Amino acid sequence: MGRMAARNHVDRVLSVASNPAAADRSGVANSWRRCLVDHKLDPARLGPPQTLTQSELKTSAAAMDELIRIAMPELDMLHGVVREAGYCVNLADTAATIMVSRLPDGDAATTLRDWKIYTGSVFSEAVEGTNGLGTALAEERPTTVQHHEHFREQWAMFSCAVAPVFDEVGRLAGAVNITSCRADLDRAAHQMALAITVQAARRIEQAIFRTRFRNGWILALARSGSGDGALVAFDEDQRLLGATRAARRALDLSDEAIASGLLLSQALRLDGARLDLSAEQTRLLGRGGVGFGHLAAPVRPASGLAGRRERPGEARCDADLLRLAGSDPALMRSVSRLARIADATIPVLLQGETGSGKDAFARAIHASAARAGRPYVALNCAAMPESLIDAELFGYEGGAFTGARRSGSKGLIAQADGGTLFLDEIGDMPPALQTRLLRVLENREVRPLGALRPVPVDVRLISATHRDLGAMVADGGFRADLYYRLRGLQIDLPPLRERGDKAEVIARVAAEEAPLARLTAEARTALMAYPFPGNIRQLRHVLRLAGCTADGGLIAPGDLDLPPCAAEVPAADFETAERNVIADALQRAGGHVLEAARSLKISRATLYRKMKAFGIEPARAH
Ligand SMILES: Nc1ncnc2c1ncn2[C@@H]1O[C@H](COP(=O)(O)OP(=O)(O)OP(=O)(O)O)[C@@H](O)[C@H]1O
Repeated sequence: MGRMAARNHVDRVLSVASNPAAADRSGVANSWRRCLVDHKLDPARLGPPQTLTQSELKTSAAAMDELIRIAMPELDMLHGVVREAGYCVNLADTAATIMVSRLPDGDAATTLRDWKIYTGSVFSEAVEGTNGLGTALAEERPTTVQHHEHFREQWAMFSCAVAPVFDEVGRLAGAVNITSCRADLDRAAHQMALAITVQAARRIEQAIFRTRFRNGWILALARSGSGDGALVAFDEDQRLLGATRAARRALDLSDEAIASGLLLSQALRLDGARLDLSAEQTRLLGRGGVGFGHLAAPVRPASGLAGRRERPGEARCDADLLRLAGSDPALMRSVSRLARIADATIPVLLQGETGSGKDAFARAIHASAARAGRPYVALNCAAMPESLIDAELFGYEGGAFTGARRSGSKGLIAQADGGTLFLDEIGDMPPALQTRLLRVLENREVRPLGALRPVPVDVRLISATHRDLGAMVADGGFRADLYYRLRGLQIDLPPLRERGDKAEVIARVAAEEAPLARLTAEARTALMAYPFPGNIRQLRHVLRLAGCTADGGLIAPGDLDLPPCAAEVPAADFETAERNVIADALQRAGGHVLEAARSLKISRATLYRKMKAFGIEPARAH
């Protein structure tokens, strides 16, 4: 942005923010005012966002460990949908610190990385001014902040769409963010991207709720007037145990009411005095526009489940590799080649889509080698800023840079000495570090930052990527010499949908994730037909949830949370997701176009245009 334009932006922010009348009218004006009056921020200030130190980041991540685990499949799916449109995907904690980062394809990734929109950066409104994450968390509602709506003019290149995530008691737990750096980003398209993000956040909330109340009955309220995600949990006596934020709103439930053990019949107008627990679907009357609800039975606490996926003992190591390969012919061949070189230090490159088992394979390779008793050290190159990867990997001497620990740091490569170093998402390794890594592999020694002498190391490197590294090499995005060094042996992990043993994998994962339930033939068919963009991770997640909600120990197709967008197309894409969001909004609005447009925050004309483009009939659906 030119200096004139920047000046204009700052003048406009100051004039709107200092005008209390303007602040009543729009969310952005309100936020600008908070930034100016409450946080005393300067819209002209330049500079990168604050980033947490490695140990601060670890503490923050530990605090939301379960949320990260539950959210991961949804984040991966959202990433699959929006990455081609140039959006990154993030999960942030309530302090607006990014905890999970998934970058898009192409140049956008570089821009986002340059601006530190990644794990460890802090985007709270009180520090960064009006921005998607900070403002959505401050206002606790889905928010878009586009271009010049940012408080600080330096962020004007970006557009964010953010949906807060609420936990099982309706408290703010974090937020899902997507950010694009496209200058020509269309406002309506961005609103649709917000709707897709909100859906992902809702699914995360439902998964949190179902996990926390897995021993209770769960009733999902449809047509609650507050969008989906309205769930209540109750016990055998039909007394309330909990309610999601959407359900609290729809039914006007307070913390006290829930804590007092309110009867379901007092919270909802049921057809009779008690809910018929034998029916899958139930009619509900009255309050909050609730029309009907879906019922899910409790999962009886399963004994002997804890730790069933613990690391296997050394005796079972080779069995582990064989189990992962299953009976897929190509994988079986790869494993037998691996077995022949298991004890060598030859590097292995694992290539495969997200959730296809790269991490699991890397661990199994380590465990099957003579190095099994030595350290296994892993680093995800995509989840970390360049400066941190550098210090983490290569280590540094005490006092090597401002903020460095006095005692220095050994670095992960040296920590893995004698063992295995696993570098995940190697395709995201910045070019300068590619060069340093190559030197380590060639010379078998590492020189920590600030150190005078290199230290000899003996590590086996296993690297993994979901990208086509060969194509990146051809485009100049990855060093050719490093690429050839990394792929002493390359193993391609097929996506689940292409595995020759898909049926067996489904049966095995079902036995592990839902040991007390059985798949109906229809559910099995639905799983076989589904393309699983999130691969085995998604399969695990779907079956774990289904195991929690299955009625009478039988998993029916209705228990499988298979997002419809992906079911009909081979790969999830933005257009399909957009079409689904529109169809969903229209259905929830009973076919009323104006109401649906309002809920999507786009104009009626835009909605009509999109309906026409997608071939959705404007007729009222009753
Ligand atoms: N062959 C397999 N059989 C059963 N479970 C598997 C298999 N491969 C992977 N899994 C499970 O699937 C989940 C995802 O695997 P993993 O984390 O290894 O995938 P990934 O390819 O490293 O994903 P990402 O690229 O997103 O990091 C894990 O829970 C893992 O245990």
